[in-house]
Amino acid sequence: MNPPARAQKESVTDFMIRAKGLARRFHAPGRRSAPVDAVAGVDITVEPGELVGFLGPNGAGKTTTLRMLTTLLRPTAGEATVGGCDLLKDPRGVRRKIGYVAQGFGTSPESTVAEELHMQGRLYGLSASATRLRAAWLAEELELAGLERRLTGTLSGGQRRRLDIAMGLIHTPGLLFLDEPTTGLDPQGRANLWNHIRQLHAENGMTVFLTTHYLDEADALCDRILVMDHGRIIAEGTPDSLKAQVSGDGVAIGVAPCDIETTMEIVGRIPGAQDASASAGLVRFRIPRAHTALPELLRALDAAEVSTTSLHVNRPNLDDVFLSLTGRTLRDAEKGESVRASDSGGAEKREKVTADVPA
Ligand SMILES: Nc1ncnc2c1ncn2[C@@H]1O[C@H](COP(=O)(O)OP(=O)(O)OP(=O)(O)O)[C@@H](O)[C@H]1O
Repeated sequence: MNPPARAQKESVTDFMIRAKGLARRFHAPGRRSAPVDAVAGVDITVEPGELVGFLGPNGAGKTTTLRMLTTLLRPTAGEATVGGCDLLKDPRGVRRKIGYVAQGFGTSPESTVAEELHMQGRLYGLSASATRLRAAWLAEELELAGLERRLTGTLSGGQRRRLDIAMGLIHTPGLLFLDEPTTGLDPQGRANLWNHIRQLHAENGMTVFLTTHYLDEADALCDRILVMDHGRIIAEGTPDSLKAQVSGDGVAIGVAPCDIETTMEIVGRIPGAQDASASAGLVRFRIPRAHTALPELLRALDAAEVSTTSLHVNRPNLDDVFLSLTGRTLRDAEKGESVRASDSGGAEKREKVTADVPA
């Protein structure tokens, strides 16, 4: 085997997703609007069996990346293989290998659960009996058993999300894409869906690639996280390794307004304390191993006759990671969300990937 052929074979078999320089520029309608680089050249590798989260604020480029990787949107630059198939040369092959659950609900409210699953199975070329078997297994797995005759419009939000996932899995793909799977669900519905995703991943060894702007979701669910902002991947790693990049624990001390200045001075003298700031009667700073540094600080505050009204210590979370990488919190980033320059009328909210959809 010659070296180039071997290199190609390795890249195809070792990775579920391998993207290089993937980019998408939108030319928004309107004579004066500048083009939008929704995805500005990203490299992504995902190995079989990983559960990877794509985390970023609204407008970061997560959905656009997902739509490219699922063949729904043509990249303006870059290349990728997904499920071992070339995204541009073999989009049909990609579609056979993947399941895709878009944002919003992908079902018709007038159809029953059984009809939706049946139609999806047939679209993927499964025989009627194979579809029935698979649908029954998925209904069991995703807590939909007993709901087969219900109109999908009468299902709860969580049930409809689980039906969307069942439809994405009807053809037994090795790779499942989920776009913001728990948006719109209440806390109980979210926790329930997380359990189902974990279970499908653990029991079937399925590779899962999901987008989210919920920090807790990425933290609780994902083996590895890619952090995206302004169309670029700005960090990647396990939740723990990302948090370890943030130097120190966060401390917030409540003091009377007249003591803020003294407290800031004392904090400034504590070795290792950094990023000190004061607002709303709280002095905040970061410090490595807060539990060993705090007794000294409290003694110093006591000696200066500063009485503390509250004390909170937080281990770094993914929002601290985002803050340290971008200088703003994820929530602030979402407030500054850019407006979609051209809206496709919500059509993509109901889009599906099936083996026979034209490229
Ligand atoms: N069809 C389009 N035409 C023009 N601009 C677009 C189009 N689709 C997306 N964009 C822009 O591309 C950028 C990335 O959008 P995208 O939907 O990929 O972000 P996202 O991270 O998925 O956000 P969200 O979490 O809100 O879904 C945004 O600035 C958006 O306005």
